Amino acid sequence: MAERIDTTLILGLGLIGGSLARSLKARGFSRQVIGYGHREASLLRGVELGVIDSYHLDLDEALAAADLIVVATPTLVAADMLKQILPRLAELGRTPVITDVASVKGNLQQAAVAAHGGMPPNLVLGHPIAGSERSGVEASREDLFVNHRVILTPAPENDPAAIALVREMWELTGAEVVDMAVSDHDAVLAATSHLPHMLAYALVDALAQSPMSTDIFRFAAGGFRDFTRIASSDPVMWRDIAIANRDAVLVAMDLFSEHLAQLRAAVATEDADGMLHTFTRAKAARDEFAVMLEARSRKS
Ligand SMILES: NC(=O)C1=CN([C@@H]2O[C@H](COP(=O)(O)OP(=O)(O)OC[C@H]3O[C@@H](n4cnc5c(N)ncnc54)[C@H](O)[C@@H]3O)[C@@H](O)[C@H]2O)C=CC1
Ligand SMILES: O=C(O)C(=O)Cc1ccc(O)cc1
Repeated sequence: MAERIDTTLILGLGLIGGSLARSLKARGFSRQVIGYGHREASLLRGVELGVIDSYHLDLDEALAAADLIVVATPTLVAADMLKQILPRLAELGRTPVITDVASVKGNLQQAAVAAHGGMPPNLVLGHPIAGSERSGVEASREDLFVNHRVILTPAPENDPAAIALVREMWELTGAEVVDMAVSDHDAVLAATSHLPHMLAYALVDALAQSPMSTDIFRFAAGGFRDFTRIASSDPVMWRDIAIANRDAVLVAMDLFSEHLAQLRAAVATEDADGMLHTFTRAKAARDEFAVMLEARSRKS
């Protein structure tokens, strides 16, 4: 297949940037995939592992070479990155397509509007709903996005050709691309992704502080392991997400707190019917979700 573009630039070569680079290289999306980052060791490792073809430590050199830029740093760094690169590209007289992978979209939209005076036509924000509790280029995988969803939040100002390029890039990785409004994205992800991470961190931290923590962890069963896997995720990444999506995360945490308080009251008053009602309704919803997951994994 002919390459779609000449050069893809990944800014931030970690789990997601590295996985995207691997996938695009394997599928011949561009002639070359290059990296830029603040830690030369990760970029060198990326070249050694065949994740990228080469890298730049100078941002202007990297920007001058790119036809497509993918910002793949932690969420708050990504907002700073957009504020840096939009004026620098304007100075260089270049308009490559720009996209990102960050877990929150509202702060990036705001950063872009602040830097450019409106949404730049060549910037299409995106978010792959795929990943893990691991970080870094060593954890990157070529098949990470296969049969996973990628949400794009196109803006009315976007150039249709920019949207098409970003969509094609993700489809080539094996992902299913869906469009969403920025505010819907941030509310939905606050509920399904950001809240569970807050709960997992809070649960593990609460138990780790307990005087019985050694026994608690020694005798923990599979349920504890399943519930808490994501508490091994990168603390910087999740601090950034909680700050960037503060309002929606608070809404989700408050909703959960109300439900937990209701359940607490049912336990305290031995309200057997109340507990059974909650558990039965939750089990039905979880079982339905499991069927959806099963159908998706059969596609792969
Ligand atoms: N880990 C996951 O499962 C998922 C993460 N995301 C989002 O993707 C983005 C990247 O996450 P991961 O790949 O997991 O993180 P990571 O920690 O594996 O990679 C981040 C990369 O950004 C680089 N970086 C950090 N600060 C930088 C700076 N100031 N300048 C240049 N490079 C810098 C790091 O050196 C690293 O290579 C985050 O915004 C995250 O919210 C999205 C979907 C899933
Ligand atoms: O490890 C897991 O199960 C995840 O939930 C990974 C993940 C983390 C952040 C995202 O924005 C999307 C997916």
